Amino acid sequence: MTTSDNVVVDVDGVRMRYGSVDVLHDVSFQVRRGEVLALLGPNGAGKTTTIEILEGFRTRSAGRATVLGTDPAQATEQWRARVGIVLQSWRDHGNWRVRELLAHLGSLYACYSTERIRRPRDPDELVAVAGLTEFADRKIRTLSGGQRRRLDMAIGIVGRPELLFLDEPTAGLDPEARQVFHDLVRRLGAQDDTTILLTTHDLNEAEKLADRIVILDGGRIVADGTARELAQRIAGEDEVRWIRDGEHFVRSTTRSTEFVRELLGRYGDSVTELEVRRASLEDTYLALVTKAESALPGTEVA
Ligand SMILES: Nc1ncnc2c1ncn2[C@@H]1O[C@H](COP(=O)(O)OP(=O)(O)OP(=O)(O)O)[C@@H](O)[C@H]1O
Repeated sequence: MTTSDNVVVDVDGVRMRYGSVDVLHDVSFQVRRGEVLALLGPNGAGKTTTIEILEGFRTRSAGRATVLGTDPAQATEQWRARVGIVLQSWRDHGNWRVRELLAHLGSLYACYSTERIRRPRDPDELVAVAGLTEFADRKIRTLSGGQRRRLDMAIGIVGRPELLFLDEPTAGLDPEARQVFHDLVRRLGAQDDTTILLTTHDLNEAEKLADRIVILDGGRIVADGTARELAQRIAGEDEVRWIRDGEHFVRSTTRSTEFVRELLGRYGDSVTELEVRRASLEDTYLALVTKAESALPGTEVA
């Protein structure tokens, strides 16, 4: 398999204009097979617009986009069957029962089954992985918001998609449902080689799940890399905290390993507690977004 076979999403110089306003400027990035990519950015940054262009729901104003080898603006039913989309809260079919709806929607994918990818998923297996077993026979209109979100996820993967789009998938989920969702995303990536593109405002979630992170701000990509690479890019300072002879100390440093070595060499036994806190994705994100915003025209400090 060549490198280009491994590129599932290829975005090059995409621009989106509403009226006379550009909300995406020259956006370029790639997502490789089996990769989980998190798209981060403040409100209005252009995350949903980007995802909807790639889903084939919006037509870009300029630039090139290829998804699973096809321009999403010219998507066919065959292409749609290979893509999973998790929509925000399924509202239709309120009188249907959970397993019954999954079996019905799954049956629509049967004709797209291939030797390599068996479609659809078994509804019982699906209710189990989505944490819905105890609700399998419940009518959809009786589900809580969080239970509906799990159903949305199950609907998104019923056709065993090669590429899955998740737009703020855990908004409104309780910690347990969030955990079920995180386990599911990891399993999809690891076992099924599913490529996943997700947006989130939860930086812990992005750090936990994503192989790579792309940060959008004001319609421009301001960072693209692993969480560790992004942290290194801003040369974040680590924070070292320690207690010596009952007194608390804090120091910020970019050379925490050398600092700790010297500290212990000098004070040895009298240091009773020691903690090194690396720059988190949240620190990195805020630094990058603040930097990008201060560079925008009209925001220079005189
Ligand atoms: N149909 C539209 N017509 C005009 N402007 C639009 C339209 N849809 C989105 N926009 C604008 O495009 C920009 C990007 O919106 P988008 O929904 O992609 O942001 P987002 O990063 O997903 O934000 P959020 O985190 O708030 O969901 C915003 O300024 C928004 O107001």
